[in-house]
Parts: sequence; structure tokens; C-alpha cells
Amino acid sequence: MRIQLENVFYQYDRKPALHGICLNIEQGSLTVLCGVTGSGKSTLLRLIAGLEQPDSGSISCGENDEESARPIASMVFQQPETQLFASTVYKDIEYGLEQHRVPKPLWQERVRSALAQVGLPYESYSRRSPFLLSGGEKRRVCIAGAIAAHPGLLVLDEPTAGLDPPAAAALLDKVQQLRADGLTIVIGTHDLDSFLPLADQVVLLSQGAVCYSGSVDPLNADPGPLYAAGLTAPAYIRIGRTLRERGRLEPQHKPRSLDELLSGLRSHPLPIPGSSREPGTTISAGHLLSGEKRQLPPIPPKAPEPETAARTDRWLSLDPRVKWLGMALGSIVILRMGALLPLLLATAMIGGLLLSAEIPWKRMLRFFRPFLVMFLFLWLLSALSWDSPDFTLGPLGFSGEGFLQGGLAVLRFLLLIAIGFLFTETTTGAPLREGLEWAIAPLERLGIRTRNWSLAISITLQFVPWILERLAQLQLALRSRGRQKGRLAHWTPRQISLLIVPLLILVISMGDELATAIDSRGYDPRKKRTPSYVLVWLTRDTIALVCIVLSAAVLWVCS
Ligand SMILES: Nc1ncnc2c1ncn2[C@@H]1O[C@H](COP(=O)(O)OP(=O)(O)OP(=O)(O)O)[C@@H](O)[C@H]1O
Repeated sequence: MRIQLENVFYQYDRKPALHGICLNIEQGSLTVLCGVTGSGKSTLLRLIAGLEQPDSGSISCGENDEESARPIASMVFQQPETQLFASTVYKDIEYGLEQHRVPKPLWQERVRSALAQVGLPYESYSRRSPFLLSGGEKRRVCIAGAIAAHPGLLVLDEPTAGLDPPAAAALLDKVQQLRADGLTIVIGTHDLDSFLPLADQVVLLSQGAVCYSGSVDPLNADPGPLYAAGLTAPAYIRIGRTLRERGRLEPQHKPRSLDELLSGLRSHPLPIPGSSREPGTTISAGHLLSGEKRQLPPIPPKAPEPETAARTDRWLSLDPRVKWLGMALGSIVILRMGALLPLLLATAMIGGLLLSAEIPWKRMLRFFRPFLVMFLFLWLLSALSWDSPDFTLGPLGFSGEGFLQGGLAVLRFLLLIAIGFLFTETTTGAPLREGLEWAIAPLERLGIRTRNWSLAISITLQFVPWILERLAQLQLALRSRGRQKGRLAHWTPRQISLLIVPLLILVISMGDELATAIDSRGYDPRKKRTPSYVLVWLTRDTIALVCIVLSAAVLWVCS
């Protein structure tokens, strides 16, 4: 399958992750994507696999009918544990086959052969739970799941991470075999020593942009672009270069792998005349590597995001106690409102606050959409009147008063939800917890053990973003098993139920680890704990609080 990327741009919450990406991935080729951590590899891989859509630019793939009939792509993610969801290895692989409409009679043979290809015997592994396998075994199951469907494109994110050397070598053999069978493969990796020698095309990413794309030979001759992207050249390139500089290898010999370097050395065992070293002098590995960069390259700083970041920072840096008080006051006032005018005034105020927080529209829509649908339904329900309807629509009768009162109740609830949304969107975990502890601390005087409560609440709050992230990863994993483009918005009950089990397992195992960690640190609810965030009240917090109190007073009087 041939893939073309034209000027692709992608952002997370208004922060660009990829920009100006133009690439050509040829049918049956192996493309290696590298870059320092955070350069955008995983994001680009997901776009290439069709799991995400670019914000602008285009990605086209396939050229003829035969290809478009094949599954678009299979992807194996960086962390295999986020990809597995079924109760047995067999069911996990089978899910992808079903999604790709592989005829049922072929399933068993496909699963057997895919497991054999990754070195896992069918008899010993097919009935095991994927959650009880080692990290390396999980990765192999993921790869088996990806290749079982005979995809046109295989995308692998850090495929050798967590594999022992024999397993990594077996994976490299497998990758070469799949490429020889005509499969288009794209690999995102930090393991340049293993994958550069195999690459038909190398793509270097730096800060979300392609800084090199082309064949590997120029990099073997001059690894400058690798260093420019913050990477270190593979050992065989560095050793070959040092040997050439010291006259131990012919200048034209540019090894393309460790094996090639070794065979070059074997065919030229004697030092070249004119070398400053005595014949037979050995060169230590440390010597050969001296002068090369050896320390961890720093993560390149992100370009500042001018105004948006400044505004969001203003909200983020506001003391959480102001936000808690604001939320409490706002909620009391809104609950008291019964008339349309003050409610519209409150809507305008909260709308203005949401706008000033610069929360992306997409995010707001995603959050409010389910509430809007539910409240619309409740609104219509509250407006129904069978006895004395003011107007009718077919068999249904509606009362004007019910319509108005229902609308006001719905608006009140939406405003309460909007306040909570604004609060959580503009407050990170640690300040939120500390603010909460401050708010419930007075209850301690009544003999209530608030520390236990706040620990429980803070752990729960800590879990929420984690659960949402895991859920997103699992959804992606399901999509990577053959969800078609255009159908992504709808989830069937079966797919939702498939997500629940792995999510529960992940949450329970994380809860267990967290509880053990808390116990091992000798948790005692009577002892004062070190705050994870120091609450500091500044003048701007006083000003913000005064504004909140005044606005609440105005709304109270109006209502
Ligand atoms: N879900 C997300 N929300 C917000 N920002 C994100 C998200 N995922 C990635 N990013 C940001 O996008 C940029 C690219 O991330 P990506 O995961 O693609 O990098 P990577 O090169 O694969 O890194 P690594 O090698 O560490 O896996 C990073 O700056 C990262 O912080």
C-alpha cells in the first residue's frame, strides 16, 4: 500500500505536534521514523495508520481496487498492555479478524499461524489471558494480532522495547520477512542500531517537522542529520567513522550494519601503511567511541505559545481556594434563580469566563454534547401536558408554562455543569486536592477524619485523567483492529463492553500498586502530610474573589 502525506498538520489542544509533514511511503517499503522523545513519532504513526485525522493537509493511501479491499492498516502500540482487551489470547487476535471480515472458518488457522510467526506456540498460549503474560509476550501477542489480518500496512511503535535480545532479533527477522512478502511497514523507534540497517527510507523528526527523509546511505556516510535531530548515530557508523579516520578502514568503506563493519574489518586485517599506530596495535572500544556524543540529548525546548498559554496560565495560577469559593457561591446563586432574565445574565457571565479560559471548542462540545441531548429530552418531557395542552403536535400535548419551567431548570443545570467544567479545566490535580483539603479541614473539629476523606478523594481525582487516558488508548486499540473510517463516532454495546474489562483490570492493578506504595511509606492519617502544592494567596486572588462576590451579589439581587 502506498501512502502520501501532503503538508500534514496536527495539534493537541491547540499545541502543534506535527507541522508541514510531506512524505511518500512506497508500496512494500520499510520506513524507519526516528527522533528524540516528544518529536512526534507516535502521533505521526497514528496518523499514518489512519487512527487519527490531520487537522489540515491530507493523507492518501492505496492506488488500486485490489489494495483498497485489503485492511487499511494494523498498528502495534508502544505499550502493549494498552492494546489487549479480550479474555484470552485467541479471542484478542480473533477480534481483529472479525472486524476485517475474514471468513470464520479461516480464523483458527490465522491465529495459529500468527502466533507461530511471533514464536508463541498456539497450544500453550491461545487460551491464556493476555493480561497475565510478561511484557515481551504481550508485545508478541499484539504483533500476532496485527499480522493475523494480513494488513496492507503494518505500523509498529517502538517494537523492540521490552524484548530480550533473542526476541528482538527474531522480531527483526520477522519484519524483514514481512517486507519481503510485499507488506508496507512503518516503524517508529529509538533503536537505530537495529532498524537503520533494514530501512529503505529514514525519516527524521525534530520538533514535529521532518528534518531528513531519504535513503539510509547518506546517513551512513555522514550522520550529521542524526546529530542535528538530537540523536546519536548507531554504533557501527561511529566505529566505522573512527576506523576510517585512523586509517584502519578504507575511506570508501561505509558499513551499513554491524555485520558489514565486521566483515570489512576481517577483509582488511592489516593496518594501512602510513598509519601512526604500530602494526598489530589494538584499538579499544572506548578509544573508538571517544570524541562522540555519549550523554543523553536534551529534549529540545518547545516553541512558546504566546497568547493562549498566557491566558490559560492566568487561570491555572489562580489560587484553587478562590475557585472552590467561586464554584460554591456560583452554584448557590444559580440554584436560587427562577426567572429567565437573571439566568440569561448568569449564562452570559459564565460564557464569558469559559471564553476567557480559552478552552478549545472541540473539547467543550465533546463534554457538553451528552448533557445537551439528555437535557433536551428532559425538557420536552417536562413540557408534556395531557390534560390542558396549550398546543399539540400530533398525539402529544404541550403546556407553555411547562415548556418555560422545564427550559429554566435545564438552563440551571447546564450552568451548574459549566461552572464545574470551568473549574476542573482550569485547575490541575495537585492544587485541586490541596484546595479541597483546605475546604473540608474545618470538619476535623467535629471529629471527622478529613485526612482519610481527602486522601480517598485525591486518589479518586488522580485516577480520573488516568482512566480517561487509558480509555482513549483502548479505544484506539479497538480502532486499530479494523474500525472503518467514517464509523469512528459510533460505538456498539459490544465494543463498549469490551473496553470495560481491561479498564477495570487496569484500574484495579493500579489501585493495588498505589495502596501498596502508600502502605510501604507508612501512611498514618493522624500525621500531617507534606503538601504536593503550596497554597499561596496573592493580591490577584483577593481581586478575583472580590469580583466573584460582587458578581454573585448582582445575580442574587436580580434573581
Ligand atoms: N494526548 C496528548 N495530549 C496533549 N499532548 C500530547 C498528547 N500526546 C502527545 N502529546 C504531545 O505531542 C508531542 C509529540 O508526542 P509523541 O508522543 O508523538 O512523541 P514521540 O516522538 O512519540 O515521543 P516518545 O519517543 O517519547 O514516545 C509531545 O510534545 C507530547 O507532549
